[in-house]
Amino acid sequence: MPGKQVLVTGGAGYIGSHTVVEMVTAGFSPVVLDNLSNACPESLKRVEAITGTSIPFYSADLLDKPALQAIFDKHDIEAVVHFAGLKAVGESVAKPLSYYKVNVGGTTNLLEVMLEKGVYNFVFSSSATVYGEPQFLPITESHPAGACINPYGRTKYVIEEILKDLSIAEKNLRVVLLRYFNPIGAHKSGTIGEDPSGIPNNLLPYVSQVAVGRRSELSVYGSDYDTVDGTGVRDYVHVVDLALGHIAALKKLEDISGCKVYNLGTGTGYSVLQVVEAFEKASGKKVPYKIVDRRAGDSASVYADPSLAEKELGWKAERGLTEMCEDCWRWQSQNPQGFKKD
Ligand SMILES: NC(=O)c1ccc[n+]([C@@H]2O[C@H](COP(=O)([O-])OP(=O)(O)OC[C@H]3O[C@@H](n4cnc5c(N)ncnc54)[C@H](O)[C@@H]3O)[C@@H](O)[C@H]2O)c1
Ligand SMILES: CC(=O)N[C@H]1[C@@H](OP(=O)(O)OP(=O)(O)OC[C@H]2O[C@@H](n3ccc(=O)[nH]c3=O)[C@H](O)[C@@H]2O)O[C@H](CO)[C@H](O)[C@@H]1O
Repeated sequence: MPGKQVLVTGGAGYIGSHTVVEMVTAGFSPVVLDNLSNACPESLKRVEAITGTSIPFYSADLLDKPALQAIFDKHDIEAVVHFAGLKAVGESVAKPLSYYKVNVGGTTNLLEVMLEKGVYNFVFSSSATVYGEPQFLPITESHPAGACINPYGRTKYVIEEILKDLSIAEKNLRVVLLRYFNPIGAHKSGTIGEDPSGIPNNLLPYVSQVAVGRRSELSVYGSDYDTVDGTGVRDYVHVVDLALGHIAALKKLEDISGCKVYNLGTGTGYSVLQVVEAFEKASGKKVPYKIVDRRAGDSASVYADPSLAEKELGWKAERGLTEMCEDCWRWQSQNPQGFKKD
């Protein structure tokens, strides 16, 4: 579908902005919708600088149906890549209604408008969080899903189920659900990257903020897991590889029917201390840390079997942990305060 217009919801955010870059490179014409609740307009300016292309942007909310309808009326949208939503696990426990309203309600609004306007191609940002506590490793797409341990995870699972039901009811609808493992890293230019507001929840943003001097030390959540060194193991995947997974999914939409599910990960797990060591090497900075109690809800090890994506999408993560850390550091060191205050 190259050349065709693709609506990218949440396209100003971390994964969305990287995907917009790769979409332009692949010949698609992205149209971005984002309410900027967790992003800056600066990220899209930088995407425009990287790509040398002007990106149509709508500052609009998923819950604002007339605004969605106006975008579909203005553009000949062929497919939707749906990133927009709330993603902070702790906040989802404190404010579950906001999470159900924005993530689930926002998605049903978007789907209603798509169907009304005759748009039938959909790629959705799901998460390995839908698998809950792993029952076996590596995790394949047939691993049981739904035993989520927080409202954020449940919203992802509920949306997946809605999409499966809808793709049965609407024979024209084609859906690819992408279950991301742990996206990290940044674009090679160092001009776009992850810019969390407040104290980062996730490992890499925290590590890089320690390395750049914004925080004094990392808390390592537990060192008594049954892993290589006792710290938690995850499947970190470069955000540019992840972005390329969306290009593969968009192309796949042309020859599927119904709803397909793919893991996007590397298949390799690294421990917290292995990540810290790799980051220190990549940045040349020390990352002081202290071991603290386990974080509630964390699993010892989570990593993907990504072979289905390779077989059916022709997608495979190419970038290793060293490159992920180097790219993350380039972004963080060039933009110590993220997008806002340079
Ligand atoms: N980053 C991860 O570790 C990870 C892992 C698995 C899945 N995901 C999912 O991938 C998607 C993108 O994640 P990200 O890391 O880029 O997050 P992000 O917060 O950087 O991007 C989400 C974007 O959606 C926008 N948004 C939020 N609510 C909106 C609304 N009501 N209307 C319009 N725009 C809205 C935000 O402003 C933001 O730019 C999310 O759906 C997230 O749940 C992320
Ligand atoms: C509880 C939680 O937020 N879960 C989310 C988080 O899972 P994950 O726990 O997979 O990602 P993460 O980046 O929060 O943690 C990765 C690993 O680092 C450890 N760690 C993390 C931060 C820190 O300051 N110190 C530390 O030791 C953590 O215990 C784990 O072993 O991200 C995923 C996406 O990537 C999903 O969105 C999950 O829902």
